[in-house]
Amino acid sequence: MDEIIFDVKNVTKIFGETEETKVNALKNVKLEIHRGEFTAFVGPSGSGKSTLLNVMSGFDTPSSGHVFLSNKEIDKMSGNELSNFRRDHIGFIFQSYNLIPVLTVKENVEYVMTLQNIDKDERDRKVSQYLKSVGLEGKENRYPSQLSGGQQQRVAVARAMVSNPDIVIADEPTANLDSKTGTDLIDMMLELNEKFGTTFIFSTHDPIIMKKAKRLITLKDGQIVSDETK
Ligand SMILES: Nc1ncnc2c1ncn2[C@@H]1O[C@H](COP(=O)(O)OP(=O)(O)OP(=O)(O)O)[C@@H](O)[C@H]1O
Repeated sequence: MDEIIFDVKNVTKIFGETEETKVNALKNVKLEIHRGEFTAFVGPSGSGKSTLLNVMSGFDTPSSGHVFLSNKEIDKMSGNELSNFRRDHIGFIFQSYNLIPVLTVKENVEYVMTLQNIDKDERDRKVSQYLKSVGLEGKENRYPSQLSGGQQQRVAVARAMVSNPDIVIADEPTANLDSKTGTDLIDMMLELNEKFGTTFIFSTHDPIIMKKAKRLITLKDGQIVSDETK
């Protein structure tokens, strides 16, 4: 557990140009995420969870401070360098699944590996391995619209993990699922965390994820107010 995946150093994020519109969304946030963690960011709406994830994944730049991902300072990167680095190091899971509707399950999972110029045999091997891991063997040729919400989110988990990223970031992954489906999904991610050592960060309001997370980081008004490892 000693390798640092994310090192967030004194990050502040201010939105708005004028005094009236100014929002101090993150205030001097310091945080380390280590390989193998299963961490949830929690806190009230507007507390800064999404802003922190956006800054950590390079979708937004900090107003001050620095973000290191796998020892590389991402707040200094831009353009293709940043998008290639993000593609190779982070897997994303979104609330609304965000699968590509015109691609089959297999093609959705394979897509990032295609961009990474991984050869076909290796792609086929990894797609089978990960679809099996998420319990979707035999559904390779279906389209997202032919799957339930829970199954679509399992495809998204396989897609996020297939190229072996340093970290998987999941923003409200259970928000559109009923509680049984959500619980099964989180249990499956816990198993994958244990089996493959994949590092996960969640942003959530879901009590199921809060209960199952191994580390709970609470934000309030742009600050980390508690950091509990269970
Ligand atoms: N692009 C933006 N421009 C201006 N203010 C913003 C912007 N994005 C976020 N904010 C503000 O920053 C603060 C933190 O918002 P953020 O979306 O990070 O909260 P959150 O904890 O993720 O909330 P939720 O749980 O509702 O998703 C809020 O006051 C929000 O209004």
